[in-house]
Amino acid sequence: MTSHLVTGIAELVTHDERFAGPLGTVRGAALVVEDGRVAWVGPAGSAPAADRRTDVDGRAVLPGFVDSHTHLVFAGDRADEFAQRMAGAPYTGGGITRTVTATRAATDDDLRGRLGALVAEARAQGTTTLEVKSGYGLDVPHEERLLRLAREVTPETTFLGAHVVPPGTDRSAYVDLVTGPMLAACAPHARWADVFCEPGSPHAFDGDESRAVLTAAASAGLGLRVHGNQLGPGPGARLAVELGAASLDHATHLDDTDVAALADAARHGGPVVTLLPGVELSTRSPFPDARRLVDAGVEVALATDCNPGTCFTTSMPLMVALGVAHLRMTVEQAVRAATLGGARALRRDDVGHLRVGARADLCVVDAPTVTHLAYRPGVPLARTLELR
Ligand SMILES: N=CN[C@@H](CCC(=O)O)C(=O)O
Ligand SMILES: [Zn+2]
Repeated sequence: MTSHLVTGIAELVTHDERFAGPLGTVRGAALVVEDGRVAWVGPAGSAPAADRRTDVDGRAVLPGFVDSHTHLVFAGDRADEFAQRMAGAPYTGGGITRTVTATRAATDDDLRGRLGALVAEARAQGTTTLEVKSGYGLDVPHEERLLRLAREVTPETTFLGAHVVPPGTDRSAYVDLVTGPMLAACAPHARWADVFCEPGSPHAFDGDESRAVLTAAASAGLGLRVHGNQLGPGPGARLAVELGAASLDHATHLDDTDVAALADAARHGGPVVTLLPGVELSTRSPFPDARRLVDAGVEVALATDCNPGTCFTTSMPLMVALGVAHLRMTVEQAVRAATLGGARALRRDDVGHLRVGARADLCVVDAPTVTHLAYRPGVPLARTLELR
């Protein structure tokens, strides 16, 4: 077995409580990787010998980003819709069906090529774990196809047949389809199920419909995630708590009752709240208050939500910068949310940290501290560190 020593790390974020501060930081650090796992981590002066060595020359290193919410399998482009929003049009979810039409018309190879390019783009910016949802098929063969393709790039696949009700379809017949034949076809390719719970949108699902979708998915053995409280107040947060979802995502509009319920659930492993500030950026919506959740004891994740409608970016460093600039997060809170928070949202204990035994997923920053991720927004400082 070959061991690999990484040296010259000016600042190393480990999330290991043996080390300093809220991020378990080691300055002047080294790290040893064996067989794809972290085998040793600590001050460079006490590092053991290894077969190979990579010197990062005074840069910061942190766990690879965990992007726990994306919609990366799609075809088409909705730049026109974005431009209209920037001119004042609201986001309602109606554009989703344009992407469904383009996606259904694409071949497997088209979709595979686009997906691969987006995964490569994310990886080039330091993302090493990605969740990918379906939701642009909305019938049995197309939803199943999108999950099959997503499974080629990640084990973290999410069935989102309940993204919107296809136009011209009876709502209750569609919920029956999603909870029946579509779920049966998709469950073998999915780890998770999700629903766009937004009673204020004519396209999405209300509380009762969402409960039916999630309950059926749980019975089929899938873990649960909820798109909730994005466009306005609603039952998403309370439903995520009630049904033991791993994550409530968006959470742009939470009232005090929602926060209290999430805080109470957090004491026994309740939902992580996954904030998606690229969506607020790209829909001109008010940013949620992450500090309110963190102060209440809720675990927060940051993710991109990369999709052609509300946020077409794969950049986790941008999410860290937005978290700090607009969600009232400290740098440490944003870095944690983009790494450990994302891992917890996916219920993964092998990624999102660099304690001994973790996957050796490393992100290197072309700067001496991880603070530079937020301090120098928009500058491509972060990349995945490949050890050869
Ligand atoms: N809100 C629901 N779904 C996506 C948007 C999808 C789209 O507009 O194409 C989201 O997470 O923002
Ligand atoms: Zn989403």
